[in-house]
Amino acid sequence: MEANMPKRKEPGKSLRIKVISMGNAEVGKSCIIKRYCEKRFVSKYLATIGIDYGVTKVQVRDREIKVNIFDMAGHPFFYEVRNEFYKDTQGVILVYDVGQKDSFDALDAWLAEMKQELGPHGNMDNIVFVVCANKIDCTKHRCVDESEGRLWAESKGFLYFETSAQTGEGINEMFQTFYVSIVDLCENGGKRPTTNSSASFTKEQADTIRRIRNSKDSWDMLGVKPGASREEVNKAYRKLAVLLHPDKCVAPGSEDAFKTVVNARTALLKNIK
Ligand SMILES: Nc1nc2c(ncn2[C@@H]2O[C@H](COP(=O)(O)OP(=O)(O)OP(=O)(O)O)[C@@H](O)[C@H]2O)c(=O)[nH]1
Repeated sequence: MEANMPKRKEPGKSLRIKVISMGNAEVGKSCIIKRYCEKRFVSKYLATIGIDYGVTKVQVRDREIKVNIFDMAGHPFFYEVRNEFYKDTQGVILVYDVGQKDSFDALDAWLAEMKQELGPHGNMDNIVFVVCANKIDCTKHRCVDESEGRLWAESKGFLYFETSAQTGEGINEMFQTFYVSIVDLCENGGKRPTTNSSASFTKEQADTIRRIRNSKDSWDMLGVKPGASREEVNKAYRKLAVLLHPDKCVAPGSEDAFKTVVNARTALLKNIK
């Protein structure tokens, strides 16, 4: 049995699990937990100092689950305090603010910090991760759209939820699915159940969608050099069309990426003799 698995008990008996929150400062980690546990929202920002700890009980199917929640401070200053708490975790709530691109871009660094602290024998495959795209109520400031967040999460086999700690949207669904997945994982001997979505698109498709999204012009979108011939443009287009056609690709954002590629090809061919 893996090191960070809680002791397996008979089905129906109680289970004790540890979950942690991760993500940049001010993305709403504490508020998400408060919204779920205390059904309230605190609008004033009170930075978490190091770690906040709480215990709650939830029911999953016929099991009573005792959840130890460690809410970690996002500020880099608290790294030394945080690094003690990564071990023996069964679930991670990974949060970013949809209005702060930096907090989305930082998700990889959060995973890297956890990996480093777990050490060479640490295994992150037996931990359930849920990504919360938080503050969706702030629609005016949104700069990370759903397909971008979902693509990042699902290509790693993580759960993804759009949440607002302010309105409560998505919070209960997120926690329920999260706890069920952790119990499934514990009952499955520590193997993370594969989500349908993570199994249904490839890394190449996910990377291509991200590349197209970050392209600076039509040449770049098709992955050809500026000044490429009609033949080269058409060849690149055909390859991308096979990879991203909505009938074949269900990765989040594939439909938009496909349309972008069609438009890029049309624009380029207009100007190539
Ligand atoms: N509009 C809106 N504001 C939110 C939401 N969630 C949190 N906030 C606000 O964002 C600020 C930061 O929230 P916290 O929950 O303290 O953030 P945190 O990620 O725990 O921050 P650290 O403890 O510093 O790591 C507070 O002013 C909250 O009121 C949300 O869903 N919508």
